[in-house]
Amino acid sequence: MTDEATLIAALATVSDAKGRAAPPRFADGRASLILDVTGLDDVHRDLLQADVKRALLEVPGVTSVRIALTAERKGRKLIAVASGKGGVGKSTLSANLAIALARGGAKVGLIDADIYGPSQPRLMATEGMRPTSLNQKLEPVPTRFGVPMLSMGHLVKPGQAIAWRGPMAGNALGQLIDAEWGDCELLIIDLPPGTGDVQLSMMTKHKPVGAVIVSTPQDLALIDAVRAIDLFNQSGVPIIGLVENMSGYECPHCGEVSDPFGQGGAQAAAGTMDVPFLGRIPLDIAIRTASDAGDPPAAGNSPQGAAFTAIAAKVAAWIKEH
Ligand SMILES: Nc1ncnc2c1ncn2[C@@H]1O[C@H](COP(=O)(O)OP(=O)(O)OP(=O)(O)O)[C@@H](O)[C@H]1O
Repeated sequence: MTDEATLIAALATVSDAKGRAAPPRFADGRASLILDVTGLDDVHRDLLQADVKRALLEVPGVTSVRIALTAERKGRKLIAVASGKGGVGKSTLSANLAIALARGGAKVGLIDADIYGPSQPRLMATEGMRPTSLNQKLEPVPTRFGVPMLSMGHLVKPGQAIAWRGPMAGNALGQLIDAEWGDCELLIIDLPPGTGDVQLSMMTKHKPVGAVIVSTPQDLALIDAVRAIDLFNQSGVPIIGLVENMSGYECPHCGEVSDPFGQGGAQAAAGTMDVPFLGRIPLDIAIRTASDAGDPPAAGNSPQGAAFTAIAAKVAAWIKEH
């Protein structure tokens, strides 16, 4: 006779089901159970489901199997990386921050929401790749840094000007955020510079848990950074902190450090505005060449990478507390 103990024994032969299957019920030839598929991608989920079904059907008396799938929807945290003006290194920081957080053990995805000038495909060496879609959702493109990503640059032809405004820009962001991110617990979002449509959509529809603001040390960049911080403040999004990029230039020949854009401006501004200062990244040709070559410094063990890793550690500590 078929009883639940026999079904549990059959289930025990499927090692991947351990800890995921609730004890099966049996009535009128039908075995039914709840299977927790949290964290599994579609392929593994289907395989597990098939294995469980096969094992239970082998039990004498079982003529059909009904499996109800559940998955804990983990609260996925969105972290915005923003700047007041363009060209200050926001994309460079986003890519390296995502990689450094992933190296620290987090499951991280990267979104290039800079729909007007997407640069993440180059930085993350995924140029020319196209995301597929599943159940009308985009599937992120894998990278060799263990950080899946999506960029508008994957959806439009290279060099094609993206002149979307208002709702279209907001919808594009929505598509990237609502993609099949699997078990990613963190999404780093590289926002376009300034305080435009995408930022607005981000605040109203996809509120991030916090924002990292990037600035160079010059006054002008800092004035714009203050504007960006204001926007987050008004929307109730906490500022994780301010990063000073292109801070101090070390001559690769003589080692002398000069400050083409000054130094310490962002730290002082952070103090004035009472936001945390996360650290500085030097102006270093090695950062530019590595980035252009799709080899972000945070993926290696260079001193340039260490600057990003230190900032990522502070961000990780902040996330842990929020
Ligand atoms: N610390 C640095 N040292 C040297 N070069 C850097 C540094 N940070 C960024 N760069 C270079 O500066 C340029 C602009 O950087 P990046 O694209 O990250 O800026 P951005 O703020 O995202 O710009 P945009 O607004 O165009 O998206 C890139 O060529 C990048 O490699």
